[in-house]
Amino acid sequence: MTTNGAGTPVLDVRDLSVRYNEVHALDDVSVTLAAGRICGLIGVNGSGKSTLFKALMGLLVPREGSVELFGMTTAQARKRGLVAYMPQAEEVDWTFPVSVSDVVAMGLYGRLGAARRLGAAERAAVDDALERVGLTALRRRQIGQLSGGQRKRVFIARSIAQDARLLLLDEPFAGVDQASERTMTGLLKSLRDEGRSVLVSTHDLAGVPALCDEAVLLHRRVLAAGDPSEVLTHGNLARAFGAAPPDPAPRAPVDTAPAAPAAASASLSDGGS
Ligand SMILES: Nc1ncnc2c1ncn2[C@@H]1O[C@H](COP(=O)(O)OP(=O)(O)OP(=O)(O)O)[C@@H](O)[C@H]1O
Repeated sequence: MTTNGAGTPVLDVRDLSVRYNEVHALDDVSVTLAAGRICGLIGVNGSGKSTLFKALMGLLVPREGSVELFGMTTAQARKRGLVAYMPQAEEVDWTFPVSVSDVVAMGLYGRLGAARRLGAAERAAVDDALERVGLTALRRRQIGQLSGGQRKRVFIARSIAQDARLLLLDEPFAGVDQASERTMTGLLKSLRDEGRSVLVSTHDLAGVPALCDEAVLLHRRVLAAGDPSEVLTHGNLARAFGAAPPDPAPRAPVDTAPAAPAAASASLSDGGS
């Protein structure tokens, strides 16, 4: 939990609790993140990482606690295009009949009128974003026809086109080979160096020090937060990974009222903004 400097944190989560019926997915979670920082969100399966992302995006209504992004509500931050969200790959409908550049252009929908017609500036923003993630040659390809790493880069390109200041990335390295992981790590660091912030969940503990300025170890509660070298200690990792994960109860309808469409459809339809 660091703010690393003065000013309003880009992310300020306080005392957040989320339950799915009897399952306590998050208890009393507080996390802050300053501008220009990459924070790794680390925890075993079922420790609440995806739930935290969904609560940050307003896709779940917390039972208790608050979320502020850039000093405003999630809805206000999304309306301004300040935040972009990459859900886990299995939550996305990859058969959706859209091309790579269509998905990247979705990052601009918040700025366009109802007709969503791209002008020259928007087309240039899409081109630049595709170029930056190295997908220019694949721009006309249907998104299901991409490799795992390329799919992740489409979402990052969308957030670049959107000019999002906060990227929420749920397991961007899952199913990605080492070369692609290195490319994405470099890309995320260059976005960080432009003053953007990234909250990224990952199972790749070895990659955390190279990527992250700070880390949060989650196990329904925040077990440790701060500098990766202080968070990823033997003792903390034993507490997070040595203990059994929270009861993997069968997925049931949530009692936390969904405040927006499910992540899968939201992820492709609204550009996360
Ligand atoms: N829709 C749901 N209904 C009921 N329980 C749920 C639901 N979604 C998640 N859970 C439960 O909430 C807890 C946290 O799940 P969550 O998906 O947030 O964990 P995670 O850390 O993202 O896991 P993974 O690394 O496997 O993606 C788990 O116990 C999970 O079984």
